[in-house]
Amino acid sequence: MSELPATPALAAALLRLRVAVDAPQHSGIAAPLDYLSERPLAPGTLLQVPLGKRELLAIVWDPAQEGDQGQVLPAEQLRQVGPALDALPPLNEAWRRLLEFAAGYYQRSIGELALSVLPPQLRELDGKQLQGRLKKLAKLRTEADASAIEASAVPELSVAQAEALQRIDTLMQTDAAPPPLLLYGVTGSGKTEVYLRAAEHALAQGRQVLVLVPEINLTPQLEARFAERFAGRHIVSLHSGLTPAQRLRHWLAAHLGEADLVLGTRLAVFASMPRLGLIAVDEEHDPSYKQQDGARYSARDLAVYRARLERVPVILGSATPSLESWQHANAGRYQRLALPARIGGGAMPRVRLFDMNSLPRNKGVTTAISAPLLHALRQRVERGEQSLVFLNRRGYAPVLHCGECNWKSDCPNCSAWRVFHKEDRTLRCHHCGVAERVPRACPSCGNLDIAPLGRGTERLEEQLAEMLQGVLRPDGGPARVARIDADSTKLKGSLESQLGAVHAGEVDVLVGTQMVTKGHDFRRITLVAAVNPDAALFSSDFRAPERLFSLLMQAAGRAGRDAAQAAQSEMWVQTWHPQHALYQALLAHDFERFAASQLAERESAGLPPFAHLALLRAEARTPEVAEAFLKAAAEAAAGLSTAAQLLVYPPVPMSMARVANVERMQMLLESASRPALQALLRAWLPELQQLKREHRGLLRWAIDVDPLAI
Ligand SMILES: Nc1ncnc2c1ncn2[C@@H]1O[C@H](COP(=O)(O)OP(=O)(O)OP(=O)(O)O)[C@@H](O)[C@H]1O
Ligand SMILES: [Zn+2]
Repeated sequence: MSELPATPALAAALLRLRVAVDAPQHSGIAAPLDYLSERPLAPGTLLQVPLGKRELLAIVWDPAQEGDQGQVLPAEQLRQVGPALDALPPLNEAWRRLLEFAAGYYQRSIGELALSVLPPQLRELDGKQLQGRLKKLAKLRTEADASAIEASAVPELSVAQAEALQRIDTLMQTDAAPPPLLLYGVTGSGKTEVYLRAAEHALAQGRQVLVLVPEINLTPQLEARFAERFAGRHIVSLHSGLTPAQRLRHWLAAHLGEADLVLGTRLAVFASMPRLGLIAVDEEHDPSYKQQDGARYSARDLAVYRARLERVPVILGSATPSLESWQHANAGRYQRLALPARIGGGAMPRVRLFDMNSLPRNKGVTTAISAPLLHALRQRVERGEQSLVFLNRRGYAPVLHCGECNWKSDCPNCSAWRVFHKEDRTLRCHHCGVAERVPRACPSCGNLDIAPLGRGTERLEEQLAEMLQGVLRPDGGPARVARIDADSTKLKGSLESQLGAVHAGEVDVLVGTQMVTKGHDFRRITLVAAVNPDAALFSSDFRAPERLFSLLMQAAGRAGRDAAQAAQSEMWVQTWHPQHALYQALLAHDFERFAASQLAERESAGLPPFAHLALLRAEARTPEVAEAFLKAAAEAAAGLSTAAQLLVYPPVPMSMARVANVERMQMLLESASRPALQALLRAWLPELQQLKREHRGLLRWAIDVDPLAI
């Protein structure tokens, strides 16, 4: 039935449908394809269609508009659609416009992007199976209603919170598309409470609410908070940690309009929500909102686009907004709502910069934890308070080294060291995953005395436990040191239980990576220490200072969240550059000063948000092949009429030049005009597809629009 229709007469009698199919970018199929159908199907309907030799899940798209390019094939050359999954309501107009925009903006095919953001299990179900799932869902729902928990008490809003909510309410009433709201509130100022209240109002109006968080590990916590507040409401999460069955179930609940609240990570920005009334993006500055492969979309930016499209308010919350959003607010395009103080009037932790240059220069003095910091940690333990020691590097040591022949544990496949993990005695590459047992002797000269160089969280945990030996808590027990990072939380549920132990006060000193510095509402921490954050100061990436500053402000925000203890809370930074402007701004908790100075630098250097960037990345077995492709691409760009307002930089190796034996190069495009850059990319894409065919040996190429790291 999905064959070519037998005769032209028969073909002419059938309806022509445009269908978005999951064709990869390099196939050159960017727009939906024409198919024939015996009956009309509404745009947004899921269905099966033949493509090549396969039958694929696809989506009925809108009829072609005037001015759409693409050749129109005669009906007798078209194939017929397969069965439709019409137990499911079609994906609505707003959803299709969002996908269309995202695909265009990030230079992907519509079908590829649209199908990639739907739950994978949908592809495996036929109409009957889908009906089964829907029935099961209805049954689950009645059961859930019966087990509703009691709603928690609602705190009285602070003056600033009430003002913010007032503004959001006003915008919720308006018919025009409201401007995006930048909720700029220091850590612990009650931003989440504002999302909760705004959500409550949207729900009361019969709308659905979408809340985005940067990290999976923050979803359970937020889910619990929302579940407590909105007992009896249907709340679902959407993130990559769900099983395929869960993901389908949650997605269906959102799509059918049954879930009132959808909480999720970046992919949730594409959740189909027919009654959407409000979007909140928590920690809007966080880099994990940017997808790093496939369609490299920014969920934060798409949330803003989606809100405008659906004329609903979007709240972007942060203590350290992205410079993009900050600049939008400065220019009046976003409305800024400020929560300048912590709830309960608690002070921000006092920042102490420890000058590492003041350490005695003799051998044996450890740079891990300086004596004054150790003293401060000890005091906390003795008073029964908690500390958080933050180091953004997991493993025991970043490299193993032989003092005789200078061998280092490099990765055979990548331009990176293999990290020494002591717990399981392996050398592991964090880029390609290659792992082997730690050698007993130097593989190069046989020296038995090979030693770890530098420090990761595993080693820091060990050193802290040693240093705090004999230090007693008020109840007489010994100091308890624990670690939370990607290694300690590999098992399902282990993160929850480890965080639970911290919240329950069963840990005195917590060592962790940035995983623990974000979002958590720790109530007993009074000291946060960053032991080695300097590296980012001298990165070639222009966004590194912005990232470091927000990371440190976030980390500082974990201390003194209980107003009763805020006065004695501290943030320690061990640094070799205490005079650096970034640390001086941190000292004063002065995001605004930091943002102003960074924006001034960006403006004079012609960098975002004052210019718009795109990267063309190329991967090949040799750097020469990658470079040749990029150079040809640059020439092709120069030949396009749209290239006028554009700067194309020479190709350079990526900062990690080789990963898993693949050489990676990139080329930066810059323009003062976003539309000019977009126009160029659109015209360039077919040329790149052509060039790929000419450059044998090129493995992959990709365009990254608004790249985060360069
Ligand atoms: N109006 C209020 N009255 C009393 N307590 C409040 C109020 N608003 C928030 N809180 C409490 O204050 C604490 C901090 O609030 P919240 O977590 O919302 O802050 P936040 O700004 O989101 O913090 P962060 O940016 O650090 O994640 C929470 O324990 C919250 O329950
Ligand atoms: Zn490797």
